[in-house]
Amino acid sequence: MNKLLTLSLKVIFATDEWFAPARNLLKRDPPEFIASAFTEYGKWMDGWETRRKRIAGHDWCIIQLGVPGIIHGFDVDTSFFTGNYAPYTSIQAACLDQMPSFTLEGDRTGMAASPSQFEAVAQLNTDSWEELVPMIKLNPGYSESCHNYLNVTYPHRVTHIRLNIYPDGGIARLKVYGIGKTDWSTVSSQDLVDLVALVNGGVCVGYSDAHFGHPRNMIGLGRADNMGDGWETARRLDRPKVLKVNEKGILQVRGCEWAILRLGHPGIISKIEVDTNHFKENSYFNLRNFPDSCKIEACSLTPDEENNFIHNQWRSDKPPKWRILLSPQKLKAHHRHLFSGESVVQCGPVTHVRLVIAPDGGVSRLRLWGRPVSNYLTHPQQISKL
Ligand SMILES: NC(=O)NC(NC(N)=O)C(=O)[O-]
Repeated sequence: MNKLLTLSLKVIFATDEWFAPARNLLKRDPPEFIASAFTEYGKWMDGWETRRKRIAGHDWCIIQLGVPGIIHGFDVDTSFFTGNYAPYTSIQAACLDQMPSFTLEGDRTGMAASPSQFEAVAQLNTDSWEELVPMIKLNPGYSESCHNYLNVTYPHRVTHIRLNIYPDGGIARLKVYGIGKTDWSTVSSQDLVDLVALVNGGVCVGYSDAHFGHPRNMIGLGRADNMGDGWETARRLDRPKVLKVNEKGILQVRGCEWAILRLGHPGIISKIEVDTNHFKENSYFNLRNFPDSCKIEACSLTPDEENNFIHNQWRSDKPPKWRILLSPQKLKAHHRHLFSGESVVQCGPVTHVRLVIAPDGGVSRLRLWGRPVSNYLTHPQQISKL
């Protein structure tokens, strides 16, 4: 499942950020504890932590999702909050057409929301907040109990969530799991769209190796921030001791790594981008962190077929009928490779692609531009769009 949270989410309001600001909830790095770190307000904590409440009410914050979509679950991570963790939480969600015009900026340690900020946040249409998670008890942030995983069944598009803690306390990270959702009725069948983008509902449904970075990162927003924001495999142990290349300069190896992605909408792909941004080389030592070559295959699968393949980890006797979309291409370090025209084989409408890299290494982004095709194979998440 894709993480919506990791994509430039914003905290737009928090009732109190005295000990530690709510924006820490969104950090990509795992939480830390530094025993000797203190701020002028108390113990430095890597999360959101409010004051001990001595008045009625509870603390809450509003978070804007970077990618609007359908939420499948949360991880409320209380790591390192032990005597000061939030004992209860509930989570609400809304699809706000009008984005709020205010955001809390800067370091807000030692701050509480001002009356004017409370007034501004009250303008958000509170009728549209639906309860996704009723008030539940949280576990404290000891390593064996810190992840509070919560499943959600809510089939509507969400743009904002409201995280409530009762009555106060701290949470280290909040992860929101789900699938991006676009309103396909607004997209013309003549428009070229990135059919695999997370924001358009693309999902990684299988892979051979995700040692350093998950392949779902490849369909994230914008260009990758760093190597950690891409797909990176471990070095294959069957790397040949003596290297041979073919006439196109492509390394001749048997081993490869692969990632399978379901498009957000079935479509005809005509333009491809494979970005090896941040995966570099040192030609003096002949060290390379990007794959030597890549190819892309495509196929059409029904939801049942996809489920069976996922169940068998794509290792069935009868594999999908993959067709070549992009023949093997030599790749360069830290480079945006664009393929269009005759380089992209016309496969007709497809629902899934498989990126194969040889022998191993990293790719930061994969973009597949094409025209959406309606009335074709649909997946449950896509039915309402067609
Ligand atoms: N040692 C603490 O963590 N004290 C307090 N919290 C911070 N961050 O200082 C608290 O109990 O709420």
